[in-house]
Amino acid sequence: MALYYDAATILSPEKHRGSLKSRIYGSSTFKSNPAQVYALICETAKRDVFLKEVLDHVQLLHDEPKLTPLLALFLCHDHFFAKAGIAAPAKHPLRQSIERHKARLQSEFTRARLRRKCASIDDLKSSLDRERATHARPHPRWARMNTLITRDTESVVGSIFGCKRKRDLDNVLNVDAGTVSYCHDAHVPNLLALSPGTEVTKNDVYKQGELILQDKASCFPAYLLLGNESKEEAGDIIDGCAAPGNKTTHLAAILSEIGSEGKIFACERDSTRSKTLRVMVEKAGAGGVDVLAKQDFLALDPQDARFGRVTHLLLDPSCSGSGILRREDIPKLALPDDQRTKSKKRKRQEAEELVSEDTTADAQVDLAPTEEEAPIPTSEERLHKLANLQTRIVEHAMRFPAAKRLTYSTCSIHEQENEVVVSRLLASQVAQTRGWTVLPRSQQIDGMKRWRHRGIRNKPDDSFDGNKLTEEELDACIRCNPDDEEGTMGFFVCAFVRDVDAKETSHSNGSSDRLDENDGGGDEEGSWEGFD
Ligand SMILES: C[S@@+](CC[C@H](N)C(=O)[O-])C[C@H]1O[C@@H](n2cnc3c(N)ncnc32)[C@H](O)[C@@H]1O
Repeated sequence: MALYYDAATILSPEKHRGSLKSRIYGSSTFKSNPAQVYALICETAKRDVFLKEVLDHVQLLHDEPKLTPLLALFLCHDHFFAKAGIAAPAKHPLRQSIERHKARLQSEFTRARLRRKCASIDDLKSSLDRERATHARPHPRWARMNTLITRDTESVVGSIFGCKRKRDLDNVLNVDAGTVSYCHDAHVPNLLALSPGTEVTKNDVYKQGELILQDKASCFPAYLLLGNESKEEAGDIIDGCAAPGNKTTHLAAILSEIGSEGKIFACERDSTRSKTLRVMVEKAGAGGVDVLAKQDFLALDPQDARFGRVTHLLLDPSCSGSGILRREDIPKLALPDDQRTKSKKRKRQEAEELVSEDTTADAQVDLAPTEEEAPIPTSEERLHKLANLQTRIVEHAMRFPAAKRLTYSTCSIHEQENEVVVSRLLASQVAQTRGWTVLPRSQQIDGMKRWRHRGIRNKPDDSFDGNKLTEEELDACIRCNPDDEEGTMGFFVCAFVRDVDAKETSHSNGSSDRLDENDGGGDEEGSWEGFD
């Protein structure tokens, strides 16, 4: 029955991005009624944990090899909760795959209901609604005022959105549903927190590039890199992994605010994303940006005369994306366990179902470019390969002759891609020879100094890949957690600095430079380099 297949397709991250409604109503290939698909997904999301419990007890997937976990969840939802039951003819194989197990399903359903002390189906529905409400933490919509185009924040937000200014984030998050309000962020200048779900992309201020949708965490790198640099200190800048360009345009705005005439080289390897980068740079009015399209940063020659004045670099390479928030309206369903023998293709399909989500809460992909793709569960081996690539990219940045400050960032929550990479970088030959160290918290721009969440150490520091950072170095690292009261995505950033006047040493400990040749640069790594 098309309804169930269409609903499952909608939650696949492979071809579809954007809000739930835009995915459904924007699809030309669906056979079913969009309103029904939308209702099925939303209603199933309210009861997924309960339905998974029932399906796992019955072990339905074991007996029904043709059902995927998602299909089983949708069908079971309608079997129990839809007035007319499963929307398919009585003889349809999908409907039969559930109704064959009617008696067992019913008895597990009743047990699960009684475990929740619900006397009736209506009681059960209310109880599941309450359960869901306690788990959902609202996230603001973060929007950066693009000072390249406008500096009049109050008039843009006040008059165009017609919304009320609040004292702080708590006040913005706790307004009545449907009321739009905003506050200025306490850490990053020109950043606004708008009430969850505020529609921005249809507004002229967004269309004209005055307002850029960008998670608060994603504003940290450019601010940390340039926020407390003077016009004299900032020369040219390289953004090594730039598309779609949120951080590039932020860099351009800060450069212009400090009165620098330095130029920005925005380097992007992927051809489609290079086009997006160009569009974003133009829309943001970032005139001083030179887009290096389809350019691998690792292939840039640091000795090239073009880069002789590059003093600052921002490195935001591909990562596991484990800190990416789901869009609030794209549900991540709790799926029934599937213990069947899995073919490679099937494993992949299920991995996709597991992560059937879009990217950051502020990523209205149909209109606004996203920084990252949806995350996929990442094995230790994958993380290791990503960390190798991330390390190589920053090591390459450390080789630019006039470079004196750089930032390394990821939207990952894994220590292996974050503190461990910083630790490896500090131990690398290029860092030691050229005198790169981390920028201590005490020397960071005020907003970053005040940010409470700093580097962590969970992994043993005596392992090959250990996190060997000192307490001071950990304190120099900045973390954002996806599930706390700050309302950001999961993120990590660390700034490195070097004294350009100090003499280079010939020190060599042969650490990660050697390691990368053998371990990080192989073919396999090229086949999967994480999320962008
Ligand atoms: C996390 S995204 C960057 C997001 C971007 N900084 C922003 O704020 O909008 C990583 C980007 O780096 C690009 N990339 C990865 N490795 C690269 C390399 N070696 N050279 C150039 N670009 C690279 C990817 O194609 C992807 O577009």
